[in-house]
Amino acid sequence: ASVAPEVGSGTSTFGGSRTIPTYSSGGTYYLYDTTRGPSYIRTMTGNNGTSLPGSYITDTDNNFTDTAARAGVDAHYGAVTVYDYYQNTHGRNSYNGAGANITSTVHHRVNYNNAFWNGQQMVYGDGDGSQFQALVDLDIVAHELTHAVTGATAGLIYQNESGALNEAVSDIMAVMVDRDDWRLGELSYTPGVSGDALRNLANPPEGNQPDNYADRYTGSQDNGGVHINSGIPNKAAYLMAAGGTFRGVTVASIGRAKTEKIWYRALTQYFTSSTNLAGARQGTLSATADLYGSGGAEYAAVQNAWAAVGIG
Ligand SMILES: Cc1cccc(C(=O)O)c1OC(=O)C1CC1
Ligand SMILES: [Ca+2]
Ligand SMILES: [Zn+2]
Repeated sequence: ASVAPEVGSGTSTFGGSRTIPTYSSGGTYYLYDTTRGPSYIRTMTGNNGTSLPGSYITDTDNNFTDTAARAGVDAHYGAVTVYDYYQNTHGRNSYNGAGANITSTVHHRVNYNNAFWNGQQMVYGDGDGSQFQALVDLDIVAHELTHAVTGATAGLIYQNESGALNEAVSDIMAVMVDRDDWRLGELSYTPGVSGDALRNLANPPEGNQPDNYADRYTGSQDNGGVHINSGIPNKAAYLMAAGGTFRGVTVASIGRAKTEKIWYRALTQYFTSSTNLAGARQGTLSATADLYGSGGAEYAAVQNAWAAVGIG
């Protein structure tokens, strides 16, 4: 058929190749998936301008190796991987739970050290080549799409403590998708430096973030420290999953699978637009009680994790 869903491949920004869902029409291949819940999951290029969504990324042989296509290959791979994570792990069909289409645009602006969900789509810069290379690392894609999930559910206001919780939810889901570590954005961040990351949930101070409530930022920068104070709930989530003794409190590990279920249920059933960090403790405890009871190891671990970071 000259019009059909295909399985394609492409070269990653970070080396190696990715298998990606594509679409062919009249011998041209597109970064366009029609095989999942949404009508389409598509990845576009902004051609280093500012217009959105930009234009389709195409190829002539379904192997997207052009240098200009590589960020698109990673953003597209990330979008379908994150879609599958939410569908398979949490039973959620796209960010709105009702199969909303997903659009991503790469090559936004020039030397742009940023990635964001603009309320309608995901947008990725190429980085300036020093602080970042293309911000299309899988955990960055998962972080951005989770902002869409949060926007369609709790709607956590993006400032002060509710904003820090918004950021933490995106970081926590991101490291559950990119499950091999607790670091965030390591492939895109400082291409000239190995071993570092934008943030580290296991050790937030590595990313200049606090890991306890007493050390929280109370100034007005960064919308009241949304990317700073996220280190506090991030550390709590890490302790729930991995366990450990922190600031004199011992937390028994409950593992990643239970931790992601607790945070997803808290986000979708208990958090509201104004939930602060004390409310995050309460919401994750309520979610834990729903899922595993209030007398078991899971509930104790969640209580202890929040106590370890100085909340509750
Ligand atoms: C790089 C960047 C700048 C500003 C906002 C965000 C934002 O989306 O909050 C951002 O992306 C991230 O934090 C993702 C995790 C790397
Ligand atoms: Ca990672
Ligand atoms: Zn964010």
